[in-house]
Amino acid sequence: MEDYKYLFKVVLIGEAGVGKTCLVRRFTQGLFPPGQGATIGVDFMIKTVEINGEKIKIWDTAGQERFRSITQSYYHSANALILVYDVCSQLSFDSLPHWIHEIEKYANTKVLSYLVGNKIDQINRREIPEHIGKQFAKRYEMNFMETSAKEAENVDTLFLDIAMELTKLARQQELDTDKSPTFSAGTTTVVSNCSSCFRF
Ligand SMILES: Nc1nc2c(ncn2[C@@H]2O[C@H](COP(=O)(O)OP(=O)(O)OP(=O)(O)O)[C@@H](O)[C@H]2O)c(=O)[nH]1
Repeated sequence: MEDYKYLFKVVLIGEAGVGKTCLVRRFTQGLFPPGQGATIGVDFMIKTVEINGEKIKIWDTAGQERFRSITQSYYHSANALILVYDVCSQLSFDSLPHWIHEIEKYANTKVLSYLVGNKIDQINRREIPEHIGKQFAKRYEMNFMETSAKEAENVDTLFLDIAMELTKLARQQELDTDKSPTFSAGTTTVVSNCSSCFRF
């Protein structure tokens, strides 16, 4: 029998090449894959968050336009969405309103959303200052974090924070007996902390 209480579905979205797959590999396998190829459609990995014993099912979607119709169908069942941009790419940042529109159109209204600026290890190539990313996140009521999949900066923190937040929401929902459950059940509980996550 599976020893976990909740199964959380987390979906990563964002332009091609921003580092979605590398973030997932860093968290689930602890590695930075050399020469990571583009994701075709959707890829998924399951990770049990060791600290609290919860299970997170992570869906990595393709950023390329031609796969959009496939990836959109994964938004609805997501408990959390991670919208990723590349801090070295103004183009990826400028595409964020488009992705926000997609979230509003396809995701559950109760979805927990995070804006993540990745590749902060490339200090000399940075185009988007941290405060600009933070401002954008605030405007759209998203949680915000900057990461480096390459240097493993903030990657575990990001996913652990999501697990903690989703557990809080799931417990809250259990207390509210009028609502039908949005979270998959399985038997444990969660607690972790986030020191570098901004919440608005
Ligand atoms: N320097 C640096 N490079 C990164 C980082 N994360 C990813 N990359 C590089 O960025 C490129 C794209 O990474 P992917 O993880 O494939 O990007 P993706 O968003 O999954 O792309 P699609 O699957 O096409 O949507 C690869 O060459 C990675 O090595 C990072 O944190 N720092």
